[in-house]
Amino acid sequence: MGLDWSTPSHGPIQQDRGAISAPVKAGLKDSNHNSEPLPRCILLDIEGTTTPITFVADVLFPYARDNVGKHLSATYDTEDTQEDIKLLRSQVEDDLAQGIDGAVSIPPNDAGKDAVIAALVANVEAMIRADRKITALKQLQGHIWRTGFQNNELKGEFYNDVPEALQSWHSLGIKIYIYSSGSRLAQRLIFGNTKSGDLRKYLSGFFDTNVGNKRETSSYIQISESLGVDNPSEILFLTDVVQEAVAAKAAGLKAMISVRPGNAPLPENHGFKTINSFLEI
Ligand SMILES: CSCCC(=O)C(=O)COP(=O)(O)O
Ligand SMILES: [Mg+2]
Repeated sequence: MGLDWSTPSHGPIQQDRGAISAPVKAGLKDSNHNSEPLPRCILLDIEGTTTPITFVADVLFPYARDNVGKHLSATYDTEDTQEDIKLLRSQVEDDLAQGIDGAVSIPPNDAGKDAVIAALVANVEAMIRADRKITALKQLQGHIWRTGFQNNELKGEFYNDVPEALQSWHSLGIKIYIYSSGSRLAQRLIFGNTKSGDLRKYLSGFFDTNVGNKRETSSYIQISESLGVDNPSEILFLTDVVQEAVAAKAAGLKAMISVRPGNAPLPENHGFKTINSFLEI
């Protein structure tokens, strides 16, 4: 299967391709096998793309929910946790102003640690239940998961084709980046601790909601500017969410939809190429 490019590649991509001498692995096709060029960069979503939704929904989120109180209590005075609390306070103020379901007011610090933590836990539980992709929640979750990965209670889960594809793309000189709602810390933890070892060696960078929401075109413009490509079409974005693909396409990126077991059904006529495995690229 070839990539569905509509724009020609530019100099740096051709130079990368020219440097390839090893046999093409993992189903990847270079310009000798396929009239369409390989991308210069591949930008990957995590949940539903590299990693089963069930791992996030049934392992990571419950771990964060079950440990939030304990984590906040044990780390209350640390810089990370005080920063997390500041972000959560600000998010909850906005949520209360907008009447978001489950938001409860957080008392001031002089009400005491226990009262503050109880309100934080109630808010965080509601945010996790609603699967909100907000920086305040994602940053805290990353800090909670860090303990789980350090204790070997958590291990990153990936579809079988992912390590092989990452290795092949990397060996072809394609730069691989991650863009997930999960924090950059969480991304590094997941890719750094897998049954296939540390996959971070194949990755060139990580982006999270600090560049913006994944359904906003401006986020992809910011990412392509950060990557320094001549043309955003040199970046291929893989995701399971059509609205994310639409936003990336509007920023000039190429986009394909990852179809994995357990993903949400896709709307009809979404117009994007779909893949069931990274080895199809
Ligand atoms: C960094 S792994 C944790 C995933 C997560 O928290 C999440 O919300 C998944 O979002 P994605 O953008 O990867 O679909
Ligand atoms: Mg996803």
